[in-house]
Amino acid sequence: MSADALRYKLNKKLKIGASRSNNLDDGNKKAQSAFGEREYGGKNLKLCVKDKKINTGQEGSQGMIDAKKKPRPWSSHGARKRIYADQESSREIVSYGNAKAPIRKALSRTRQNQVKDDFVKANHSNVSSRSMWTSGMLEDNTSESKRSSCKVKNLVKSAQVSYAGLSKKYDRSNLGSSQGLDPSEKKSPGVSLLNSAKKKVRDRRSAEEDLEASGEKPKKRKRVIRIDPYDISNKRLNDDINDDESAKEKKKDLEQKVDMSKNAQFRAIQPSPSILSFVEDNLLGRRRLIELRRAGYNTELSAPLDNIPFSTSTERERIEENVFRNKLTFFAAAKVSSSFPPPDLPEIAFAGRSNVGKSSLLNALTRQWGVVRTSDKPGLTQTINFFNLGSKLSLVDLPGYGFAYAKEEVKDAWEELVKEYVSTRVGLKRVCLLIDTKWGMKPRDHELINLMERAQTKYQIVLTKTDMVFPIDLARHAMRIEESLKAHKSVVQPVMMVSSKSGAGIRCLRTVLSKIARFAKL
Ligand SMILES: Nc1nc2c(ncn2[C@@H]2O[C@H](COP(=O)(O)OP(=O)(O)OP(=O)(O)O)[C@@H](O)[C@H]2O)c(=O)[nH]1
Ligand SMILES: [Mg+2]
Repeated sequence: MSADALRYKLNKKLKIGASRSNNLDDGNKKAQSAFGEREYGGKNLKLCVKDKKINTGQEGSQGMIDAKKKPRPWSSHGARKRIYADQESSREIVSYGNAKAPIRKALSRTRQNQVKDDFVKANHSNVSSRSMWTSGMLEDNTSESKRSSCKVKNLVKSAQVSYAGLSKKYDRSNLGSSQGLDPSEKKSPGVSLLNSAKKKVRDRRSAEEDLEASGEKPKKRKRVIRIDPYDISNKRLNDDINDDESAKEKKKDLEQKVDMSKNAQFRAIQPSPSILSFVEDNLLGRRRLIELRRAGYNTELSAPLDNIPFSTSTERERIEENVFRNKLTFFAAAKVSSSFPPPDLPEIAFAGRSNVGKSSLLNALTRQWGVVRTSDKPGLTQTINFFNLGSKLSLVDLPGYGFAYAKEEVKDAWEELVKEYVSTRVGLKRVCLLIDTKWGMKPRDHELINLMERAQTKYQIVLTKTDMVFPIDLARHAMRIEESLKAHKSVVQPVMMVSSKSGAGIRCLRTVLSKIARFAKL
């Protein structure tokens, strides 16, 4: 073939390439319109073909380079063949050598179809499209061929960019890609939220398990009720405080129940008629002043019930009571047994707990207020004090035991001294054991009683401060003590009841004790 013929053929082919590029442009437009909307995986996805951002078209250019390197295929009739990238594998060769108009149309259609296929392949295989034709034929030295090749290259680039952009867009939105994308981003936002919530629950459980494994129990949240402190209708300000208060109330209720049962037992006591008559005759117990006035007593006096006209008592009683009309004089105080005075006179001792009214009773009996000191404060009398009542009787004021404002060692010393005195004292004719009517007998009282029983010391129970309780209760107290001491041998009955304040029962006690003086005389 001559050179002119070859040049002619080349020019012709270049013209075909140019016209084909126009066709391709049309085909692209058609493809865009045809594939503007397409469904993928059941999801409506809009594929915008015009979107030309993102891809740099590296793969496309690589494809072009590859195509350059490869040897150009030739058709059977000697014309060079144009090979499409995706056709390379199948080796399907399309010849353009002697192409006519209908054939060219068919070719353009096939290219359009190829473009379609490339769209699909690019999106499904996630590989950048290689559906471009190799530009081997266009690499010619002529300027026309260069221009046309440039056109074709631009078209190819645009197609690559559009495919890459589409694929990338699709990858991001739906399918995701394996190229460095976060797996969580592949999923829908609803699923990711659910997973994050599940993860939080899992983390909390694992933390609790760790705490249990380490032995620390997870702290339970306390239910705290906050109430307006200025709202007086709401009493519960704090659960903890309320719990403490309820516990205290329950404890109080229990204690009250026990006390009530004790009270019930006490009220069940039936005093003997002798005790009841004794209480009534001497106006013992808590009495109203009007009651005392109606009985003929002068309530203006300090101890009205002791100021009874002599006419009301018998002659014998008057003689006996005269013993206590003698002058009361203090003559000895002892802190230890070695300092006890010699027993010249018969002695009557007054023992009992601190503040029970021992010193007050001595004053009431002798009507000589101020000789023996008294005090509201327990523990005033700290030594054994000896008083002479004339030349007929000796009265002894003992320190009290039990609670007192003094050191423990000192109190122990008093107690030991009292025990020694009541158990060893020669000339001791009677111990008046004073019991506070309000409190009754206490263990230390029983202790002293047992000691006196062992020492065979005569003792008599004297209930003091009887003006503090009701007459019936006083009778019950007396009855209970009498019952409890029935088996005792050294006890002297009856139980005496006095009030140093009102003077009730004082005269009777004088009568009982003056007999000792008389016997002592004998
Ligand atoms: N209401 C009333 N109070 C009394 C009676 N006897 C004594 N008191 C009061 O009881 C308090 C104690 O009296 P004291 O005579 O000092 O008692 P005590 O047993 O000698 O006390 P100590 O010396 O500490 O052991 C004083 O405040 C007296 O006024 C009484 O019969 N009735
Ligand atoms: Mg005293």
